[in-house]
Amino acid sequence: MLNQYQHLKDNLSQPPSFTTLRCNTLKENAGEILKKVNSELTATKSGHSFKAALHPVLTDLIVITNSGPVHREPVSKEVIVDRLCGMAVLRGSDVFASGLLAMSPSICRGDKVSLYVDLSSTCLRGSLPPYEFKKVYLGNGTSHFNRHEVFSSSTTLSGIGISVEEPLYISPKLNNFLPDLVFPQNLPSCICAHVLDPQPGETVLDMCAAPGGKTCHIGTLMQNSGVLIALDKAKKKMDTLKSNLLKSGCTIAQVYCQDASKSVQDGSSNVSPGVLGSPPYRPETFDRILLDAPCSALGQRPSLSNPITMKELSSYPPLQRKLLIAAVKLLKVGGVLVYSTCTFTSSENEGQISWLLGEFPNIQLESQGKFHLNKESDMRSQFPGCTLSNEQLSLLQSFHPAFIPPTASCMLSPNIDTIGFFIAKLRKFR
Ligand SMILES: C[S@@+](CC[C@H](N)C(=O)[O-])C[C@H]1O[C@@H](n2cnc3c(N)ncnc32)[C@H](O)[C@@H]1O
Repeated sequence: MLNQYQHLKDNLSQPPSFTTLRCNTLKENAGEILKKVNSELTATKSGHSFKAALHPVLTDLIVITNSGPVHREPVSKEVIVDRLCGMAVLRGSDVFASGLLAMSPSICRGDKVSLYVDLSSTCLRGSLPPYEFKKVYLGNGTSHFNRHEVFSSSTTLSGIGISVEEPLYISPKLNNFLPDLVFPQNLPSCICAHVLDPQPGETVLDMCAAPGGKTCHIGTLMQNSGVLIALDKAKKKMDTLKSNLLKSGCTIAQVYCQDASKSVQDGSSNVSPGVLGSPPYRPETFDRILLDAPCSALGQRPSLSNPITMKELSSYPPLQRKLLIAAVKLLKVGGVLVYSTCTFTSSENEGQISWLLGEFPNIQLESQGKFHLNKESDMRSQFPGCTLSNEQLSLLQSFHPAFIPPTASCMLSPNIDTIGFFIAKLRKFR
């Protein structure tokens, strides 16, 4: 048990061994995009050679093999970044000026520096050593600014603050990397739209859409034909959602800032059928619905620490149930609902499906067909309270960090070495 926990912790703290890019097939076919990706990877003077190939099943997904960890020697000048920035650095990003939390007093433009992440989230912007908080080393890079420019400047600096030439994990830098042609997307996220299988001409709802990775993918698979409604409750995410849709060339999406659990019309509303503007919508409006639910996101990798509280953790299942109830109402008879999360708690995954099937006898699980890529964690031993049969469990696709084999013992597969994720495909029968 302790070994399994350690294994889970180790896997969570490391980035996946693969970078995955979804091709925008609205703009060009995947084979042509792969050629451009390969020549772009060769052109970058990183000194590393990367191997990019199309995924054999997800034919719009490019898989690039990363490497690491590499041993690096820290230098004396230190730069501190926050947790999210640290996660991005471990996945190959440079540090943007806005992400700089603290720098050693003597740092000048062009200096070699060592990067650290503040695990305690207590480092104040511009603070000086000695630091009391726990920090973790991320690699070395070059500063693009003098320290005083970063913290005493009256204007907010933009652009790269530290270019990371000596990262612990070697992966391609994706800042502004063929922005119209590829979208960096974790492999399980790319599976969602394929499992949903939206068809041109259909009426499709993405209930929790921002920042829009899956909405763009759905619009692409619909070949920009039909109706695609994208809802998200967070007002501050609307601009990113709209700009991602614009960049991808998806022209059919209608975006609304809306609590999706309140997107079903009640009996007294009187909107003519066929007119599909802003929410709420009549029951049984949509052919397909994606509910990529707000969740505890425990599957995100690399995760150096997790500040989630028990209160927050327990707030997700009730919210997910409200969204599931709305989804079932909005779905046409015969329609498909895909429920997904990027976490691995059974209360947000198998437990929710078990509850849903008990609550709505007209909903049934369905096979994910050739897109059921990860069978590693199928048939997990039943957990208390789960009423799903083994057959039902085998229809669920879970990507669980505890099931990633140790690197040394085997060739890792991009289908297994991913972020933690969960996908269920359901159909409404009456
Ligand atoms: C996992 S993220 C969605 C990611 C998105 N599907 C993508 O692929 O880019 C969950 C989203 O749910 C949104 N959200 C949370 N509660 C919501 C609600 N009641 N109604 C609609 N959206 C909600 C959050 O703002 C967040 O953007």
